[in-house]
Amino acid sequence: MRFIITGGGTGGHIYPALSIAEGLKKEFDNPEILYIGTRSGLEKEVVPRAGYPIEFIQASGLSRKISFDNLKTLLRTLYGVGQSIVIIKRFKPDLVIGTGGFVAGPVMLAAILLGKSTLIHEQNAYPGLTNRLISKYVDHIAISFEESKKYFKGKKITHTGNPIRKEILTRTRNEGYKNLQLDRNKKTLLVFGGSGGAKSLNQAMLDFYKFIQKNPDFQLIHVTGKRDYKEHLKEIKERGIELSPRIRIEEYLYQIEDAYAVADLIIGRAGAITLAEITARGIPAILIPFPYATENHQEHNARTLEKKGAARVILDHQLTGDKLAEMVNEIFSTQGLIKRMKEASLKLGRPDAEERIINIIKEILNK
Ligand SMILES: CC(=O)N[C@H]1[C@@H](OP(=O)(O)OP(=O)(O)OC[C@H]2O[C@@H](n3ccc(=O)[nH]c3=O)[C@H](O)[C@@H]2O)O[C@H](CO)[C@@H](O)[C@@H]1O
Repeated sequence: MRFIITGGGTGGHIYPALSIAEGLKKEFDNPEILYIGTRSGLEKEVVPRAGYPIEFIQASGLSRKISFDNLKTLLRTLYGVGQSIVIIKRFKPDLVIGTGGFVAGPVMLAAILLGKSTLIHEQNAYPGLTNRLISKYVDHIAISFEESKKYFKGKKITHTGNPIRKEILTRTRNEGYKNLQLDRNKKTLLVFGGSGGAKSLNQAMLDFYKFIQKNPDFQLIHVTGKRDYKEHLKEIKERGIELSPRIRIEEYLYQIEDAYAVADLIIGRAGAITLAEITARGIPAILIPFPYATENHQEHNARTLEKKGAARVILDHQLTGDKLAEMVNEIFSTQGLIKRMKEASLKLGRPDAEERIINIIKEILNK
């Protein structure tokens, strides 16, 4: 069987695509899988590292206002459709799978024009623009929240949940400590702002480090994101912040499964895939939703966990290092709270999403 997979820009679109690719490898004998992305997206690095061949096309996102840039985007998209047609005709896939992000638009359009079987996966309660635009013409839509059904009227829609990379589910605490060389007798905090990092979270961390310095039974992994890493290190230096070996600052974690395996608490944004991963492993969290996500969907995501007692929420404009320190302190010092949050988080997890998506794929291919 031959599959083309596309989806990108940010990790929230790429990682579900890679989980589906893993599922295909388990289900089919030596499937041929080709990824299509853009050179400007994170997929350029992440996909080859995961061992899949990738080809690049031209694509870029529409801005919300009418502008000359949008005309350029339109022309680039048309060019991208042409490039995708050439790739699809050459590769001859049995199925084309899209997980959203602007690169998925031209590829899926080309697949539809060539009469190929198509499947899209939507990660959020409020669907992204690409998936909304092409949903009318694809064979099947896999969704992760019941609420998103209403945006995809009259289609074959299945609620599957968000698929998660298998390493995230299977990495053991022992392996995590060993791979990261961390102290197994300390409480570990993992801080990251989605796949791109979060500026406001990084700023708050500059004040939060002192909490770790004062509390020797804690250790911290803080992932700044690639965009802010250098600037963040510069700011630490300028402010004269003394870092201890219990504070590890990273640009990006390609093996985030190690950090998940040892994390006692996560502090981060509330992107859909991050939350699917956190709940699949049952890790308590403090969530700071990105306030500018379409339809404020990150707050919606975060509140779902908060309502069930799996997470606490701090709104971005209320975020400070002191507020975080206060909350972390409360979570760890309240008798039994961490355990209750863990259990609540695990109950929300849906580790079988990948399997559900593979079942849809088998159904489409058997038609
Ligand atoms: C700002 C914005 O609009 N963000 C959107 C974007 O978020 P974003 O791209 O941040 O995606 P998510 O939070 O859903 O997922 C982040 C992914 O990156 C991985 N990761 C992150 C850091 C790291 O160092 N290593 C690593 O592997 C995580 O394990 C996870 O798999 O897509 C999500 C899914 O469509 C949406 O819900 C988010 O609202």
